[in-house]
Amino acid sequence: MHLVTPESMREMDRRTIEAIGVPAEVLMERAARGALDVLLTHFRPSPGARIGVLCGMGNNGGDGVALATMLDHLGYHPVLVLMGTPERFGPEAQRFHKVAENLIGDRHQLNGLDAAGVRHALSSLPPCQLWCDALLGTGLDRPVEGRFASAVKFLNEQPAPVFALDTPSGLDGRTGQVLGICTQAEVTATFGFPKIGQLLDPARGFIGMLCPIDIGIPARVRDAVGVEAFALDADWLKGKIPARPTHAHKGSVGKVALIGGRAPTTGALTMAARGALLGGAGLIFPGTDPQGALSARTIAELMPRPIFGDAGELHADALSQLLDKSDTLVIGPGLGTDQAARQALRHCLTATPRPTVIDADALTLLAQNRDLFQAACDLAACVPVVLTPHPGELARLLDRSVDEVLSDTVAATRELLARISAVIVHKSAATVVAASDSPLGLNRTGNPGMATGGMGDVLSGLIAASLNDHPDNPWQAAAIAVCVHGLAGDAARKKVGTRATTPGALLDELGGVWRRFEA
Ligand SMILES: NC(=O)C1=CN([C@@H]2O[C@H](COP(=O)(O)OP(=O)(O)OC[C@H]3O[C@@H](n4cnc5c(N)ncnc54)[C@H](O)[C@@H]3O)[C@@H](O)[C@H]2O)[C@H](O)CC1
Ligand SMILES: [K+]
Repeated sequence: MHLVTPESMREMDRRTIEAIGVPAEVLMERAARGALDVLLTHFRPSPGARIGVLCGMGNNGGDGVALATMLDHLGYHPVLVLMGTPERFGPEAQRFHKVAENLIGDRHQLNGLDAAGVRHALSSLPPCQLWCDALLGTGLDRPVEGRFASAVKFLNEQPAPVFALDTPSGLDGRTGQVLGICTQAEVTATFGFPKIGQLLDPARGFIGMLCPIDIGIPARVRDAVGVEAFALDADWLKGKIPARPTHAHKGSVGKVALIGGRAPTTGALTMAARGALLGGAGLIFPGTDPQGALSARTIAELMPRPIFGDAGELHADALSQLLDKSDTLVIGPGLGTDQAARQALRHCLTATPRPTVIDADALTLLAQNRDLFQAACDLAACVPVVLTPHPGELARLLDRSVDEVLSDTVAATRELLARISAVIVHKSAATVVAASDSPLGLNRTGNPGMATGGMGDVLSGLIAASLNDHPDNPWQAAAIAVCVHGLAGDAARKKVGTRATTPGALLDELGGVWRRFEA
């Protein structure tokens, strides 16, 4: 699924009309017809049902007017409400409104009314079985206040469900933030391509089911304007898991070293190592302290090496030997942030370069130590490096507040990308995967059951294994791992429920996910 910013969508719309010659009202009609199909399939209104259509005065409102005429044609009872006078519509919307004037008796105009007046007028209407929100679309350019806020509140207070045209009114399609107030939709029919923000939070909570409508934007227009992102989901994953060569052996499919797991957070590294193991790596060497090694030994396939002593000190020679054995490195889960941890990270970043996943405590150390961050930048200049921050870690790396990071997750991810030429996996309920030479990946797999400690550790191991499978495309390696991780989480939730979706339950489902997608 291609994803775009509202600006790009508007540009594609403009070029389709001006350069290709598709009349604007044809696009509007396709949008409305697509929305009609979604409405009928999803809501199954009863014959003759009253269906409210609340329209702003831009083209989103025009889509609403066109939809109302189609509902009338099918024998339903549209209740068409305009926020202003039809003269304020653009030419296409005016044309559909002329038709509506001749067909639809139940028409209302709220021009000249303040917020209280809008509320009173809407509350006086007899109840509808369904409300269509055609107030504001991609033209949203300021917070929703006053009379529009009143209209949004009215929709949100109705017992009837809300069907959003293009987007719930009030959502910023670029960032996914609510500007002022926003309608709570059960279903959203989005026109052209889904907007990036629609896959992010908090937008996802307002959109309900997202149904993209093909309005006939030609591929050449799409490619000339450019899509900014892809949704990472089962469709995207198809065909991307390569077959393993018949002559594969344990030394040829990835030797992964993992550094961390020091007492008392020994389990973190074992989780990461299990991720690497079930991600398909051939040999797995956790480098840890004596207690961490005990934890790792609970999994027979792992080969832990003590690289820290009983007093927590780093044994640099042991670390060097471990690195020499490995193709790929994960550093951070359960590493700690003390002096020995710093030494270990510096050692790893300045040793012979190998693809490296930097996670958890190692990210905190990068944020605290300018020289270590510089070493990571130098490493990233010669081999694939993947950074996997959650919003708190990203905030530390950018020296910003977590709220600032959350207010525009994509921009924050890109800000880090401008400082280090790595793959950034910004982990959240809607994980963003970014690299400077690739589009964004926005993950659509996974579920709230995955809000459990250890999930991120499993992911870092999976990414390391995936880097061995896709050595020339680290963005794709990381995106595949993120997508597979979420699919396994979804399979786990199906089996054990949301609350029991532990990292262990997720790991148990990885096999099923690979079986579905492996070539
Ligand atoms: N994607 C496509 O190719 C197509 C999209 N269509 C629909 O058109 C809208 C975008 O239309 P546009 O006229 O540009 O914008 P809006 O309808 O969203 O609204 C513009 C209108 O609203 C005012 N406004 C902006 N913010 C606010 C606010 N917070 N409060 C009040 N008023 C606000 C602004 O000043 C303008 O006057 C797109 O979403 C699709 O639904 C086409 O129909 C088909 C092709
Ligand atoms: K809308």
